[in-house]
Amino acid sequence: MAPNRPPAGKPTFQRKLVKRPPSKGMAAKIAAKQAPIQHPEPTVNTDDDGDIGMNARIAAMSLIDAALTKRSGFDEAVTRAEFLSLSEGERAFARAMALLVLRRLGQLDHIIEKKTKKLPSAAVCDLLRVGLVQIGFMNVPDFAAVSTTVKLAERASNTRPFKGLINAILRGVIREGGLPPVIASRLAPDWLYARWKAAYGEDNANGIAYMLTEEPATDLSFKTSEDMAAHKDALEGTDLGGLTLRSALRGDVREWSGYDDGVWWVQDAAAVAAVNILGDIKGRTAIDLCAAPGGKTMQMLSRGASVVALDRSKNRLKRVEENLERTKLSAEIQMADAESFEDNRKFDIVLLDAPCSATGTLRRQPDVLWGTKPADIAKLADVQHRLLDSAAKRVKTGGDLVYCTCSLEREEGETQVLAFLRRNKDFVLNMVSPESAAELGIPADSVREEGWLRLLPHQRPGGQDGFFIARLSRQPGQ
Ligand SMILES: C[S@@+](CC[C@H](N)C(=O)[O-])C[C@H]1O[C@@H](n2cnc3c(N)ncnc32)[C@H](O)[C@@H]1O
Repeated sequence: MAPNRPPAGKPTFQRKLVKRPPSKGMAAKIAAKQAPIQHPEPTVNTDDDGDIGMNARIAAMSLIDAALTKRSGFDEAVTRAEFLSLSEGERAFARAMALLVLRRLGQLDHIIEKKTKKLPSAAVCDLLRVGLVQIGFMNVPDFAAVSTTVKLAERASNTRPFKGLINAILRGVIREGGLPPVIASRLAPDWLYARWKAAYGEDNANGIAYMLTEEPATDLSFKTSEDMAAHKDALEGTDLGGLTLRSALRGDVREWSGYDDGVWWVQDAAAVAAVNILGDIKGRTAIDLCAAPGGKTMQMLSRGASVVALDRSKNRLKRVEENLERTKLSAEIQMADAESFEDNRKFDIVLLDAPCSATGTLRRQPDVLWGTKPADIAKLADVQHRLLDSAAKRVKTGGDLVYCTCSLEREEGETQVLAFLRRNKDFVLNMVSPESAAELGIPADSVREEGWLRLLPHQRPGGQDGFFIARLSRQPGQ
């Protein structure tokens, strides 16, 4: 096989435009997982006579390390000077390779474990992971996957003694016809998979775990149905109900039809339900207590509510301002801590999209699963408890408190709401009926008999973010 050489000149990285086939049940899904993902295209040097592909691979390994070391480690690592000094093509390649490894980490480590009996050092594991991911899921010739990995092993004293082992393992996998079939329970960290199984049963835990391997499509929220109809074809969109369109396009959203005109913003199909379940909100007053980057604020504004958009992060509030400017919407912006914000106003709608473990975003942020530790969930649950009590004080009699998190963990969803209702007797759960959910395009499985929404990532064909959403209403006369 000839190496995948880039054209002469500056190496580039290009994503293919891929249209996602419709999901046809779990069996087809499992089979599909074995197919190589048509991304990333390694147009950065993949042969072994240059340093460009090497630099990108080394960078990929440090991104993987950062992601495994702590929460947000991946996001921090991509802003480091060392990473930013790489060429655009190298950065794109490294990022894509690292994300692919993180999507498949459980599967890759399972193979490494079986081949070595005991997981080798982190440095050797990282090399094997990038070697295996190229063999299984990237359009890199097998020989280049092996030779570049062995060459990388030669570079450092702590991996040099293992280059024979690395060579043997990678060649062994190639001889056996590639990576063995994926096992759902091995895809996610053991402790998280065990929690999902306990909370939602084995089938759902498997369904969630498989979503890790899916690269998500981009969902767009529109200001109006007219705008949505006008841009649907250019965006290669599928109507998901309400004002949400799923685009089959890939690449930079700023280049897509309607972006400059500000008629849509990126917002996952599950996230929109937090505002949609409120029905007609025209003329109501609202405060969005954790507003940035502003998806739900823009939704409420475009439906005719007046909104205070509050967030404690200055940088993230800048994104709210940019988004509002682009979409030509306007809100009162407040930089403050939602818990201690001194403001006596009461609102018809208080939206608390609380900081959380974000395990529901596993499709777009596979690093989050590996960087999160059990103690993080307990810590975040404590914050959510305090934010909920503070949010309750801002709700008018007869008004609504919407509590949501993009977490799959019950402590950040169901448990919070049950405890809140015990502490706050003047609030009741305003149930989402299966009929109204169907009208809003919310998958039937995501509507729980308790009256809240527990949206699991695999419950929508093509996936959705995992979310918990509850509408709590303050009763009149209390
Ligand atoms: C899940 S994001 C919100 C997403 C947003 N609602 C949307 O739909 O685009 C959580 C936000 O909460 C903010 N945050 C975290 N703790 C906060 C606090 N104590 N007070 C105010 N904002 C906070 C973070 O800065 C972050 O922007």
